[in-house]
Amino acid sequence: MSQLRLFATGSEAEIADLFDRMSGLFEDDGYALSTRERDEARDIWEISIYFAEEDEETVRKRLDPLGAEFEREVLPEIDWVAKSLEGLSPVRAGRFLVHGSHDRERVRPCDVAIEIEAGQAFGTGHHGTTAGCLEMIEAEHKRRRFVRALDLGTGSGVLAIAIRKLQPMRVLATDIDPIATRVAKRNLRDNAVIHDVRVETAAGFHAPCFAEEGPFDLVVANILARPLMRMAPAIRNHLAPHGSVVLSGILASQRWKVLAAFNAQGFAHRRTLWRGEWVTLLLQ
Ligand SMILES: C[S@@+](CC[C@H](N)C(=O)[O-])C[C@H]1O[C@@H](n2cnc3c(N)ncnc32)[C@H](O)[C@@H]1O
Repeated sequence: MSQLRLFATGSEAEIADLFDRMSGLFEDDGYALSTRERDEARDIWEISIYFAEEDEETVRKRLDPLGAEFEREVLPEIDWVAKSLEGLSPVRAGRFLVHGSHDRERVRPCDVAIEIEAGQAFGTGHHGTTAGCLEMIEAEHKRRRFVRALDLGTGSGVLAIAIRKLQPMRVLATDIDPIATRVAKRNLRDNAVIHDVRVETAAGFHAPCFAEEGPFDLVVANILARPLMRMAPAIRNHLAPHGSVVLSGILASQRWKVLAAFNAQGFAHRRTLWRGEWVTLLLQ
């Protein structure tokens, strides 16, 4: 059975609006949505929804009332075996080595090893945003000690595991996606840090766990530029005085917008790490 993509283009504001409305319509059913900037100079953005061919009628019925024009693409067949093997090679970021169970023997005595099986949640260390966060976390840990950390958008739990492995401390790890929180719990257990890490399914900051576990002196959030900008006031409200914030999921071209949103909340920029087209920011 083929996989399909329906996609629409428009200005950043139009696509942001479409994304909000499509998230409401599709997120609970597990359809994947993505947005990307196609042409910065001409303000052309694109939103896509991915699904199996047999769901096309259902998806189109839900999209019709939105009044947007969608183009159709049949996605190429992917060799999933080769693809999944690609995702299994160990990744080094600073002192961290993120690896699967089959690569345990490659861990060196000085490594901080994080064992993650490539699976249904984002965060095997291969993406520039995860690697950037790992590097930034290690650099911050060299500079100061933390007491309570928040990993917002934990995915596989990789960053929560990294933080907890650097020093004993409480960590709250949340994700909007219940599959991610299930995977994160399994990875935290496999890495023997589950007892110090509370995992919750929560969209943004709408759950009591944030007040119960916070304020945090370290917040890491590898999400996307737009939701991060929206959450800037909430991040500030849950941050302890002099706390550090590590942000990623931000394209280099979006860096200044994210900085502006956080500057407006009283944050100062401390450092940027560049990895390919992605940046990781440290704010205080
Ligand atoms: C790019 S992945 C990052 C995973 C992992 N932290 C890493 O660095 O590899 C982003 C994660 O954020 C979650 N997410 C997206 N929007 C969110 C929100 N508003 N609140 C909490 N989690 C969110 C997604 O479900 C996804 O698991």
